[in-house]
Order: sequence, then structure tokens, then C-alpha cells
Amino acid sequence: MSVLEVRDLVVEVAAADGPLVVVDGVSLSVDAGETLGLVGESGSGKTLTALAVMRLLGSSARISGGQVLLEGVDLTKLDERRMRGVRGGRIGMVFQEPMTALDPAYTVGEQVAETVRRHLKLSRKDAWARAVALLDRVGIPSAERRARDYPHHFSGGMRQRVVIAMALSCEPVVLLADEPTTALDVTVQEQILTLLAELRDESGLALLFISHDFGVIADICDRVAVMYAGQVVETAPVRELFATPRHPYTDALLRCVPGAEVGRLATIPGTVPGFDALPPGCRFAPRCAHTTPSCVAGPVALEVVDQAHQARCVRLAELMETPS
Ligand SMILES: Nc1ncnc2c1ncn2[C@@H]1O[C@H](COP(=O)(O)OP(=O)(O)OP(=O)(O)O)[C@@H](O)[C@H]1O
Repeated sequence: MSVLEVRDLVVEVAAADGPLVVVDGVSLSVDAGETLGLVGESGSGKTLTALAVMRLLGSSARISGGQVLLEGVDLTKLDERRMRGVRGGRIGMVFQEPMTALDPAYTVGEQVAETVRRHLKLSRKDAWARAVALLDRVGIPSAERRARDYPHHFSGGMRQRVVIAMALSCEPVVLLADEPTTALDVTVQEQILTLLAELRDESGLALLFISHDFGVIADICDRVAVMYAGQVVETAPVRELFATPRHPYTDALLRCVPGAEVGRLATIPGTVPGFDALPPGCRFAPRCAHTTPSCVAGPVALEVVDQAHQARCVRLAELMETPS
């Protein structure tokens, strides 16, 4: 059984003319010790998917369908009190900007210790000792002394390490990481990715890793789900996705990666459609080089390409026979 399984998740947001579906039937699963990458352009619904898992959508968005199973328990059905125990407990979170998770008014040691105390009901002294050990584990040098410093005394990379320590303080089974390295420079980015991979391997964490950066995805993920306009359009083991993308959108995205071996650097013509003006049929059809009338005839389902590889393209079989 997967540690985290999202089944047919639907998220609606409030809009002037009524609710808009912005996450449309997304299904994902992550096993213990595995990293699933969720990739796609800005606005494709990656963050809302993660926020829906945590039930942190706020007042303008809501889950209107599907299930979020954590170790078999449907989180969409839990009351808010139990859900608070899950957040920062069984599921840890790391976001792009570490300061959103840190309080400038408290030392980092106090903040990590407070999370530990709240969830694990430890004494103040034991919680502090655990906080220092965690800060040491995530690579904060002189952790005992640095635990007494405030977040603004730390660099961006070190702050992200503190947030990772907080996220892991209650031994979660799932870690949601939403663009955790995007705000960091490249060398620090590498160090944080290495740390996350080590922590995943040590404790068998199921890691859901959101990024728009295929380089980062290639570094850390085992499998990838590609999102476009609120839907998963392709999912595959990472190497297979890079070697043989089967959805024209994935193929086009990979051609946009600097240094990509798949061809010259390209851009995808056109823009992602608004959720209030989705095209009928395939949502990528207006930007796709392979569109035919069959693409716009009606909704397109995900189809199995090969075992763990699926793609949402009506011309899948045809295009597989055509060398790109
Ligand atoms: N609370 C909200 N209310 C209304 N619309 C929202 C809300 N949150 C997000 N949206 C819209 O939902 C769509 C999906 O947003 P989401 O943040 O999930 O995308 P994303 O793929 O994570 O993009 P990015 O990489 O820019 O974070 C976007 O069009 C966004 O404007």
C-alpha cells in the first residue's frame, strides 16, 4: 500500500461567475522511501494539490471530490482537530520561502522544540535536546550554539535546513516539499537536495516534491507526474520520462530545458488556458504541434503506455510510432 495516495482529487476555487475546477481528477501515489516529482508550468495546480492534501486551502478554495489517503485513512473526512495533528505530525511540509514557516520573534531552537513539544508531548528539556540534535542532523554547524540564534541570523540555505528540521521533528511518514530549493543559489540547492535524499533514505520517507525545474526533478525523483491546466497529463519513472516522453506537452517542456539533449532550446508557443476558458478535449491542443480534430472532440483519459507510464493523449499510439 502506498503511504500517500491521492485519488481523483478535485479542487474548486471561488470565482466571480461561480466555482472553477482548478485541480481536475488528479491521482498520485507515493511509497515509503520514494520521491514523486510533480512538475508543470506556473498555474498548473501543483501547489493547490499539495495544499489540498494538507487541507490548507483557505476560504476561497475547497476539495469537491476525491480522496486523500494517508496510510489508508481518508484525510478529506477527518475533523479539523485530528487534521492539525496530521500537519507537522505524520506529514511534514517544506515550502519555497523558509521565512513563511519561521517566526522572526523566536530563536530557531525554540521553534523546532515547540513543534516537537506540541506533537510528541515531550518535556521542555527533552524537546530542546531533540531540537538541537535535529539541527545538527540537517547540517547546522555548532547546532547547540546556533539554536539560540534568530532566523535572520541565518542564510537562506541554513533557514531552509531549519525548516526541514522542523518538518522532520515528529518523524513524519510523508514530506511535502513545494519548490524547496527555488529561492536558493545553485550550490546551496544541490546541498539541500542531497540532504533531502539522505533523510528520505534514512527514514523511508515518502517524498512529494513539487518543482517547475526538470534539472531538480532529475536529481531527486524516482517517478514524475506532469501537470497541465489542472490535470496530470503524463506520469512515468523519471528516466523513462526523460528518455521517451509520450505527451507532446512533456516533450515540449523538456525541449525548453537549457542544456537538454533532446534538441535545440525551444519555447512552447501560446499560453496556458485560463480555467474559465478551457478548450474542449485536450487542454494542450491549442499549443500542440500534433493537434487533429480528434484531439478536441471530447475529454481525454490517461492511457497506459507501459506499466508505470501513462499519458493523456488521443494520438498516443500514433505518435509513438512516429520518431520525433
Ligand atoms: N485560493 C485561491 N483562490 C482562487 N484561485 C486560486 C487560489 N489558489 C490558486 N488559485 C489559482 O489556481 C490555479 C493553480 O494554482 P497553483 O498555485 O496550484 O499552481 P502551481 O502549479 O503551483 O503554480 P506555481 O508554480 O506558480 O506555484 C492558478 O490559476 C491560480 O491562480
